[in-house]
Amino acid sequence: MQGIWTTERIREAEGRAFAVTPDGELMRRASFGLSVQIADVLAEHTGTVSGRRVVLLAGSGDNGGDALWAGAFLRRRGVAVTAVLLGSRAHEAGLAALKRAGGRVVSAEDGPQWIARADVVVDGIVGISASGSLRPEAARLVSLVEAPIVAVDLPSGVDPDTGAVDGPAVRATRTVTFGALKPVHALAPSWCGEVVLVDIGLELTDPDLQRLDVADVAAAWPVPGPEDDKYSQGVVGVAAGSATYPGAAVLTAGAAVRATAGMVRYAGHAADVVRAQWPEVIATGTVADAGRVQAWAVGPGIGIGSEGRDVVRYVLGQGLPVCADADATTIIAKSPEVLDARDPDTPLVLTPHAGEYERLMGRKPGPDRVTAAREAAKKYNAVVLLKGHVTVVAAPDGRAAVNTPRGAWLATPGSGDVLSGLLGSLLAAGLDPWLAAAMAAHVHSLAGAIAAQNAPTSSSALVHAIPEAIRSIRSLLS
Ligand SMILES: NC(=O)C1=CN([C@@H]2O[C@H](COP(=O)(O)OP(=O)(O)OC[C@H]3O[C@@H](n4cnc5c(N)ncnc54)[C@H](OP(=O)(O)O)[C@@H]3O)[C@@H](O)[C@H]2O)[C@@H](O)CC1
Ligand SMILES: [K+]
Repeated sequence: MQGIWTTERIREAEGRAFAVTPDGELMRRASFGLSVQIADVLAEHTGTVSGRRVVLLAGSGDNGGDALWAGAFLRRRGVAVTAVLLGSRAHEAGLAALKRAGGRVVSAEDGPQWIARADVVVDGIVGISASGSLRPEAARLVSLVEAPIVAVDLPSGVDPDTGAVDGPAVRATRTVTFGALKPVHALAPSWCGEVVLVDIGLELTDPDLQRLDVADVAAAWPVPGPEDDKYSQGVVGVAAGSATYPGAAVLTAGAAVRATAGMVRYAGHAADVVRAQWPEVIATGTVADAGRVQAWAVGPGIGIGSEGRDVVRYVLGQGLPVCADADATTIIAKSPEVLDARDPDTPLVLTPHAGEYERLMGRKPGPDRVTAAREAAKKYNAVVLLKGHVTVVAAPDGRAAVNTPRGAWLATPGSGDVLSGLLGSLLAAGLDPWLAAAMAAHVHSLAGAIAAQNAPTSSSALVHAIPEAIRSIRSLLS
């Protein structure tokens, strides 16, 4: 797992590190690492380092200090460095070092002409002490940049703890961060570009947020052993779709078939269509006739009328893990009494998008999506997978994971149905529901990238890409 820490926790760790390292040492480590990355971006985009032109946008704090010191290091490699000073003051030691190394220093007013000729621009405007979007002077200069931007610690204008952007902000090619990943790096991938972490010796434990590594997913993915049969690996029940809309049933059941080797049972009005598409599925008309399962995936396309409500109430009353998605989420929001059927100790996973979240919570998720997911998890005593470009998975005990996607092709109709089939099958295999949800999100986005190959895709293609996604993840283990 990759750990991610809030800026408050980073500051505490920096405070501890400051106390035991010589003055200026942390910034030296940070800015040296930064200079290596700037040189790398220069080489990548121009083929050389020496003789190239770098412009530093330097704000008034230590973020600007990092940029100025990195500029001094780059001078030693023959780079022409110009610092454009923003704000009322500049980091004194950094400014002196850059000047000593032969760097040029100009005012914001003179910035545009230097920015126009830059090979790389460095965003040292603001770091973890940022609040709000870029101020007008910085915003104007940033809007002129055509060269690749290397952001120092984080792209300025993006909220460090939520990744929210509500005005002008820097869109970086690469973000070089120090000590530990901060929420912005996982929550605002399209603003950060490639994220590089430079170790400066901070000691941090108990991350505030986590992101699954491929290795975590590979290690935890259920694999049949020699003693296993079709029952022992977990039988998943799928209650989805309707006679008019059988697609949701086919996609949800199909994802469950493709995700694990266990058996899949289907219950609902689309039994014939499901059987025709997936002959291995045992399909019946009602949840009561479905037979024994170890978990339920309920909701996609079942409708929000009284019949759907009865289905949701029935599966919640079975004492089994449930993934409640789509219409099941709306039913729970509108008729919370269906939850009375649930034994509070049995796992429940809710998978709302922003609109369903609003129905469940009576308000929009807002810019702080991690807190939003945690609050819903507490309220419903359930794991909440909040869908969005970046998916957040929160558990009632406060654990939170983020899944940073690969591209945006997954925003296609039926994609959520596939996720709920995946998730249901992992619940049936007995996985911890928070881990199951985070793993399902991970495999879902990887399957999306495989299906899309940089072009539009469909949810059917997504289902068929699941084994390839699992194979590529598991190939790490061999
Ligand atoms: N501590 C360490 O160990 C290490 C820290 N390191 C580095 O220090 C960075 C944190 O530095 P920091 O705390 O000095 O503040 P920083 O983020 O530069 O902001 C400065 C000032 O900018 C202002 N400002 C606020 N919002 C703004 C906006 N939207 N647009 C424009 N300006 C805005 C606001 O001042 P104001 O103008 O409001 O008075 C604020 O006080 C960290 O990200 C990392 O790069 C590394 O060297 C490793 C070691
Ligand atoms: K920055």
